[in-house]
Amino acid sequence: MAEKSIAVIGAGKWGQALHFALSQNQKCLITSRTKRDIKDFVDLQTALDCEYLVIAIPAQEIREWLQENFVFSGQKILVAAKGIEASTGEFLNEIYEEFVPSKNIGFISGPSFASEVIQALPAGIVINSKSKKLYEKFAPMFPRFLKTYYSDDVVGAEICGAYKNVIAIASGICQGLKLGNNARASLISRGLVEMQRFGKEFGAKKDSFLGLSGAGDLFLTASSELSRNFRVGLGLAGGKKLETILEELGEVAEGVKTSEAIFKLSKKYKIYTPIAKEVKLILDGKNPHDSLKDLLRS
Ligand SMILES: NC(=O)c1ccc[n+]([C@@H]2O[C@H](COP(=O)([O-])OP(=O)(O)OC[C@H]3O[C@@H](n4cnc5c(N)ncnc54)[C@H](O)[C@@H]3O)[C@@H](O)[C@H]2O)c1
Ligand SMILES: O=P(O)(O)OC[C@H](O)CO
Repeated sequence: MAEKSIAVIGAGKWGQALHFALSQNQKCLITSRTKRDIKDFVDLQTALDCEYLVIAIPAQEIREWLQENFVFSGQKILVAAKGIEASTGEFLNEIYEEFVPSKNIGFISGPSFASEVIQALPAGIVINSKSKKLYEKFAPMFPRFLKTYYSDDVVGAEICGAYKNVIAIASGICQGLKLGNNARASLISRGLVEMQRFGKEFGAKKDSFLGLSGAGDLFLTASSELSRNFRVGLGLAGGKKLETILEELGEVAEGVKTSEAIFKLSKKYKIYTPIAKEVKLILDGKNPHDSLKDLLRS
């Protein structure tokens, strides 16, 4: 293993932005399943041989990727994805724990549009890990324009990052239906309460929902057309088919599959999650106006 070397795995929007950020203080490699003509691009094995890895592969694809490509040999890893696996309802930390010991892994959360990070605009992010030592190793690798905070609330951060994508879809629908600013503020704040209620069931800490990982990322994503999830909502409100919306987007919108996972988990553990439920039903074809009536009634 090449000591102190770092690589980003996954060269989508977020992988490329993180590669840019991590290249400010040291050399950083990047790899992807298809060869890309970008600086520092290497083959997968060269990346896997690095001591530090940042994995930016979407939540629905990561289990298969790990099974096919990953052998743990002491690497220290940051997970950059935000989502819950729809087929199983498992959180990313549960998927990764089969492959990596918890002291070697952390999860990035907080408000961070790739398109702004890649312009070196300032933001605060959280590195969530059971190991503070891991945080201390990664933190100096980030550039000054990204202020890093530490939290040990891995499950809380994960739920914040995944759930806010679903509320962002709802908020995009709200905007697309022209329901007004009052409605959107009501939706986002009730969304935050709902996320926290859901998180409590899995041992998440309340503070995570009030900080960068929760409120910070939710307010960002649920109020900007820079968000892919928000744009999915706009498309749904405009009567477009989900297939068409995703095709036009051409990038991942994790909230789509995460809404299925939340729906399943809420049923299993009897958690009251009305907004996520309506998002799932709209994605399945329910008329958003009927969802609005049902939300106002429930
Ligand atoms: N874009 C952002 O602003 C942002 C910010 C924070 C977190 N995230 C999260 O980061 C993750 C990735 O988002 P993105 O913006 O890079 O999406 P993207 O659609 O731009 O890129 C996804 C990348 O994943 C790769 N990929 C997909 N399936 C794969 C597989 N089976 N094996 C290997 N690679 C595969 C694709 O080749 C692509 O490079 C998502 O979970 C997203 O929620 C994104
Ligand atoms: O574009 P979105 O909706 O995937 O959101 C990107 C990030 O998660 C914002 O922090």
